[in-house]
Amino acid sequence: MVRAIVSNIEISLSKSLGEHILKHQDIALKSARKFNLAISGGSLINVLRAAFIEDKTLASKVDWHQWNIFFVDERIVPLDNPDSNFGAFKKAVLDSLPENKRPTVYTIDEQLVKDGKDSYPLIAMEYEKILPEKLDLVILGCGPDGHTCSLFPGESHRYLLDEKAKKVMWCQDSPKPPSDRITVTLPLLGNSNEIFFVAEGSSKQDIMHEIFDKENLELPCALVNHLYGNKVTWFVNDEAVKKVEKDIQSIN
Ligand SMILES: O=C1O[C@H](COP(=O)(O)O)[C@@H](O)[C@H](O)[C@H]1O
Repeated sequence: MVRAIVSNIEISLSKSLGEHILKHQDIALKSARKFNLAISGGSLINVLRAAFIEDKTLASKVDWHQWNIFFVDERIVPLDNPDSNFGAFKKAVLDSLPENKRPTVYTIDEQLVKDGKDSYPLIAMEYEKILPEKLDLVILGCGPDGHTCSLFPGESHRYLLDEKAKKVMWCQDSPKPPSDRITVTLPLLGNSNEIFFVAEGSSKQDIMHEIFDKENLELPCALVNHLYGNKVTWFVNDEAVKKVEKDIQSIN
């Protein structure tokens, strides 16, 4: 059963997400030297900035040195391209940290990006090789169409959801630009210790109704709930869940 934490005027989503990430940081660092975390791009990046750069109390508790950060998906573009998830994270978070206090961040191989389309499957294979055996935490977004990572709904992208062995794949002809991406797959999510979803704002209202009330398993987000619900927590705000008929608090 998934859990949901609904933020409101009193407790912001970034605060509650930040506190829960720190809890998992502390758990991981009790038994290991590194906290292995994978993050999404999109709106999540600004939530992370609000939590760990702008909120000074939370920021003071982050052991950046011990964080290994991976991406659950990345657009196949140069890292300084405005569409790059790494580029967005660098601009919003990394550039605000002193150089001696930065996490280790694992990017796609930029040289392979320059080599063109024939290299795209290799970008995915190489990224899979640098992933740890198990991630402590993955933080996912939820697109208004129900996609998460670069796992999109619809027949043309079914091959990504059907994958049973590879942990990272090339996503071609993405319905949302840019068209070429890499994405982690369901086996990777299933093997992670904990999964957080973050969804905020009115653009997510219809899809939240589809996911929580209709439990439409054609939607990758709903499928993740269905398959791995016991380790899934949703961080949402009031606005995003306005059309959800279920008492979302009671699924805690
Ligand atoms: O394209 C992407 O979109 C999703 C959702 O983004 P959001 O801005 O609607 O939160 C994101 O999780 C993913 O990493 C990104 O590449």
